[in-house]
Amino acid sequence: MGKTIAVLPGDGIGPEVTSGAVRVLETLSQKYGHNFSFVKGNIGGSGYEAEGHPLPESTLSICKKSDAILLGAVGGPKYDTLPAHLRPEKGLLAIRKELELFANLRPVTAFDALLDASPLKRERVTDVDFIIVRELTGGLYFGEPSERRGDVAVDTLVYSEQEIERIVDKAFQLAKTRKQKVTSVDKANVLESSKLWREIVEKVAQKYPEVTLEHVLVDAAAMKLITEPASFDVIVTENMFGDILSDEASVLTGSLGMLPSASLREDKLGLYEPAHGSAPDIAGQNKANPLATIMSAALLLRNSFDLHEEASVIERAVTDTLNSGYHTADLSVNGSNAKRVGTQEMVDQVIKHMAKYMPSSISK
Ligand SMILES: NC(=O)C1=CN([C@@H]2O[C@H](COP(=O)(O)OP(=O)(O)OC[C@H]3O[C@@H](n4cnc5c(N)ncnc54)[C@H](O)[C@@H]3O)[C@@H](O)[C@H]2O)C=CC1
Ligand SMILES: CC(C)CC(=O)C(=O)O
Ligand SMILES: [Mg+2]
Repeated sequence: MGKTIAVLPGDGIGPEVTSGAVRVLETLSQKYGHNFSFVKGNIGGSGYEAEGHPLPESTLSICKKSDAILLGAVGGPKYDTLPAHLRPEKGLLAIRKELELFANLRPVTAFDALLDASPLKRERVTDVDFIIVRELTGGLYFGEPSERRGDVAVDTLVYSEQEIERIVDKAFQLAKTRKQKVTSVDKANVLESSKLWREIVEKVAQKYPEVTLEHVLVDAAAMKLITEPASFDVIVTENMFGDILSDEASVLTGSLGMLPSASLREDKLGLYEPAHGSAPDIAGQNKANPLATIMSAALLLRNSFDLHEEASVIERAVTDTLNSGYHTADLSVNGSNAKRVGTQEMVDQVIKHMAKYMPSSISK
């Protein structure tokens, strides 16, 4: 199968983690006889430095011609003094909006080998397996006006019925294939946009009588993620709440470096990126955990290419790598087989463990 993957490394640890995921994808492409080609594009601060804009036209064009997009992360202190419209983060928001990637899926899954790496007691995280469905192209990050007025600053939170309905429907569809439970998170006791959100959730829920629905206010949801994380199945929420809650949820798995994500729209094109940022504090030091990006590559194979076997080769190899004691510095793993390694050694281990699940010669 000939497929083109746009690779947008971005800033900070972005190039380190995407190069690892590309090595994983190249290995699968060779072993299964797929013909993946990789086309690089600039985004974020490196987009600004190379082409004068955090989302250069050339990058958008590469992405539109590709079958899927793999992205690292953007941002860093050296770009803090740029004017607002040239900030790296604007490039990321712009690509999501331009490509209408409205559904951001962030699976949160406990790994046996990391149960003690979580700050919570192991019995509390053992059964954690939920997915955050975050609305990605509306809400506070996109509302206009967003500006300074003298000593006042304004941001605007807007949601239309149609924007809410399509993301909520996505969440119910997913719940049907999982544990049949949706938790809708809002702030309907205060925000008008959340009142509309709740009305639309109730309307969509009527189409899915087999799915149990609960509404939880966002502040209580933040608490319940810690006190009863295993009670969740599908959490659906608006853009900023999902952004914040997913970083919190990542800690249940042991580290922010463990949380992959898929940003999807109605057709097969998707953008796949770790949930974390550019981690300037560890950039360029071979310390970053590459697993969130490698697991994002698995989501790419599943969602954009329907390559479920190949995706599960990655997922099983990640589990085996962790079970063998290999971990990067962000994961506090103890025990007699614990081996702390750098980014590229971690990628090597995943590729090594993939070997036993792949055909030994080209099969297709
Ligand atoms: N999707 C994106 O591109 C995002 C970009 N950012 C940008 O990233 C920059 C840094 O933001 P922060 O608030 O520091 O968030 P961050 O997610 O980059 O880092 C938070 C903490 O987690 C650690 N960390 C993150 N990913 C890791 C990994 N793969 N392995 C090991 N440790 C990891 C970092 O070292 C840091 O201590 C900012 O410019 C921010 O705007 C932030 C979040 C998402
Ligand atoms: C530019 C930010 C909204 C990126 C971010 O924090 C995220 O998508 O998780
Ligand atoms: Mg975030």
